[in-house]
Amino acid sequence: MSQTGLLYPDDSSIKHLHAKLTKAAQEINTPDHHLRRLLDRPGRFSDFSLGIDGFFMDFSRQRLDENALSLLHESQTLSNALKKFSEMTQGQIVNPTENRAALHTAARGTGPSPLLFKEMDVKAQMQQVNKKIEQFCLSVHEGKISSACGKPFTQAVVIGIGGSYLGCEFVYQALAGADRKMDLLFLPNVDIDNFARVIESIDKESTLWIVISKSYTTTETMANLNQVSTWLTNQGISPEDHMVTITAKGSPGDDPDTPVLASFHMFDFIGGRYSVSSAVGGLPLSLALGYDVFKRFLDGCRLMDTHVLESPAEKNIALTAALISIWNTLYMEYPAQAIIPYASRLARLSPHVQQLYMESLGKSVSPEGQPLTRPAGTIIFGEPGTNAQHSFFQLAHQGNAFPVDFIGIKAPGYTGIQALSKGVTNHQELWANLLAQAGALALGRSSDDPARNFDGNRPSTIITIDNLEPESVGMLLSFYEARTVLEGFILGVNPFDQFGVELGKVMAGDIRKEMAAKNQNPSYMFACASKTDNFYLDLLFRK
Ligand SMILES: O=P(O)(O)OC[C@H]1O[C@H](O)[C@H](O)[C@@H](O)[C@@H]1O
Repeated sequence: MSQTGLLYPDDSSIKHLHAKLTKAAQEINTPDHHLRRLLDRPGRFSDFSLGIDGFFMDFSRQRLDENALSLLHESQTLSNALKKFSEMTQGQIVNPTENRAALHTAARGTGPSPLLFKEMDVKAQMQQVNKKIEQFCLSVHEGKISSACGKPFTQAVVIGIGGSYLGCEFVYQALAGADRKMDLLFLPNVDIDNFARVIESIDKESTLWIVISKSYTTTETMANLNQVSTWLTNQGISPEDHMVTITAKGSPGDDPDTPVLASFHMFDFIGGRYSVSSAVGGLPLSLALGYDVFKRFLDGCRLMDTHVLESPAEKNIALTAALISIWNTLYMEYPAQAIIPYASRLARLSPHVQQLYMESLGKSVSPEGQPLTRPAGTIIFGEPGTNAQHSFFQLAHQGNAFPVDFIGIKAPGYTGIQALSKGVTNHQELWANLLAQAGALALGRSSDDPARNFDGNRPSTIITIDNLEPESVGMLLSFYEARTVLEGFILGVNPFDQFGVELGKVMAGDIRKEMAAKNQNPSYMFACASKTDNFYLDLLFRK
């Protein structure tokens, strides 16, 4: 596989392209290219929007012209990003630092059949896991598998963090309109108050605990597992009668001698942040909403995967979004990107994409370890509209500018009575605001009063999906996954490793040892390498 990317220092064609893109950005920064002018150009909307059934992306308000866009497409050609994406779906090693494939797409049936990897038929294995999930959930819903206290399971709590939690929480909230078979709660944080809030909200006798950890070594998850087990035992409930696990084959949790109600496998070729379409999302979502709903979500993911795989570059929605992201970060030098869904059910989309994007692309070296010309990635943040407008949009309009993805839903989930306020329904009001925000950011408005002046020229994209049905949510999830991966390939970073999270874990281990020594011997004097750490430990332990 060719190894080159926009942030590679020593490739002459890339250097040449980089110079042309820099020049294109200088041109876009001239008054002639204010968004007011760009939006007035004939054909702007049709030339700068793309759609497939159920998914539409309007990037006419991005600060791009045809020249910049076609140069950006050259970066895709030079890096072979679409080819690499296709190779990824076929099981090639696209994560060289860990010598792994990245086959999250196979979890929803994308890619060739059979899909052989290390002599294993990946899709067949995943189908087996899904079959097991389907049967287990059916047995729970029918009461054939019930709690040790003789009650049906009516609630489930996910114990997991990062990729073993965020995607699942996003999809669960997004699909909140589906008939609920069980309630789902989440225990990601090692903060004991997270545990306290969970146990206040559950009936312990009818609660199933789902431990999700690929490594089964993540400290927070193991501490929470220990906390929950101790609490259950204290309440006279055997933890193993109320627990299931989702973990990688061969992990410390994949131990037949440690009894649990059931265990399900995730695979080492699916990274945590890409794992919601595997058992990681499959089991909790199927328990909560039914396996059929999860399957429809997978269908939506596959629709978008297929679009990315089969569309020509110029029509490719995820690729175009990746190119725009690169443009805004590297050439327009915006410090962050916001994701603002005008749908409260999509409230957890930004935190999910935050991990997906920042953990995948926050890198300083190429997959071969060469330093990049500059660190990759940007900051992703967001809140649902209109809430966001009433909190941080002041900065968006008059402060340090950042590009925004506005997400609009054609039909809301709620279909009951809809009152009219100022002549419109709440959903219409939501849309009025979405459109107004995108317009105001782009066009601005001049005023003689400098405090009331809006320069405009602030970029945004509008993405629309038809509804909040499982297929639409699947498409949205897979769109952001593909956008992230393609951006990584074009930049020339490995979007599948995350060594940057390790150092803090190691240092926490050293501090933990000091605390444990003090717990064992109250007269122990802290001996951290850092005086500051000693100060805080004294503070924490002082009576
Ligand atoms: O599933 P686990 O092994 O418990 O990992 C949970 C999470 O922890 C890490 O520190 C990583 O940064 C994440 O990528 C991962 O999803």
